[in-house]
Amino acid sequence: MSPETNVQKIVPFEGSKLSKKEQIASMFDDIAYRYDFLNHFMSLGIDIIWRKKALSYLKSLQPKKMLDVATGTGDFAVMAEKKLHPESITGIDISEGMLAHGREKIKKLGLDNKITLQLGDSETISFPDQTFDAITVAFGVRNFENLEKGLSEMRRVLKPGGKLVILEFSNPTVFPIKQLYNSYFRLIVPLIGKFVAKSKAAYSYLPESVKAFPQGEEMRTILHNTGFQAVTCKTLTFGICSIYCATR
Ligand SMILES: C[S@@+](CC[C@H](N)C(=O)[O-])C[C@H]1O[C@@H](n2cnc3c(N)ncnc32)[C@H](O)[C@@H]1O
Repeated sequence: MSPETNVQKIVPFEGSKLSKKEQIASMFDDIAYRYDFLNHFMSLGIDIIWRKKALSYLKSLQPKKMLDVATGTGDFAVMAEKKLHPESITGIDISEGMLAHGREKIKKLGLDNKITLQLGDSETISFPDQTFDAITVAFGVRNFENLEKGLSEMRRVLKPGGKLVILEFSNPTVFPIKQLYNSYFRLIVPLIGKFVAKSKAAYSYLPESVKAFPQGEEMRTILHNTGFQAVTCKTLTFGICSIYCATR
């Protein structure tokens, strides 16, 4: 079984009759109210450093029109606005609950004239071909029902020469980080999820999906096969996270 097929089989609610996409949307609707807090708490704030590093890959491009796919509560879109100052950023996501929290946050920050969050699926993006200068996805691609469909849709709406930046968890391979990380991710994270977000399923799904998700060379090959060029992969913090950068 290929890694892509493998990760497609990992779902939050084993035995549910809902599709993976429906389960994912419902899971994120449920945890939306705690998502931002848990994100920074569980990563000890390191995700902010990872996000900054990922956006630095777009600095020289100076994108004017940006799309943030699987935007969730809009954290990456907000940081992109601050760091890159594009003319506009559109964030799309399949979870209305996550988007509602994001819209509130963006309004409070006075960024609602720059950032628009709307319901949208990465696998059927509702924008014409070659619309965006840059596309970002943070911790989103791992959740797609069909990874390759999502990637080719992103390529379709990118302008020629436009860049895609993906930030995603990966599995560290070095002793003792691998062992420490596995214990933390498999034992502690689901417990925190259970008590703080009242969802053990969401935070058990997290380590399982990370384990099954293609990474490094494998992910580079998938991006390449989807038609992207100049695909690079940079691992961060002992391989806990990876940044993939690709050009249309
Ligand atoms: C872990 S959250 C990441 C949110 C945000 N990007 C961040 O950095 O915090 C993953 C998000 O992916 C969204 N998602 C999953 N599959 C999607 C799809 N096919 N299209 C759009 N969004 C999707 C989920 O609804 C969820 O909000």
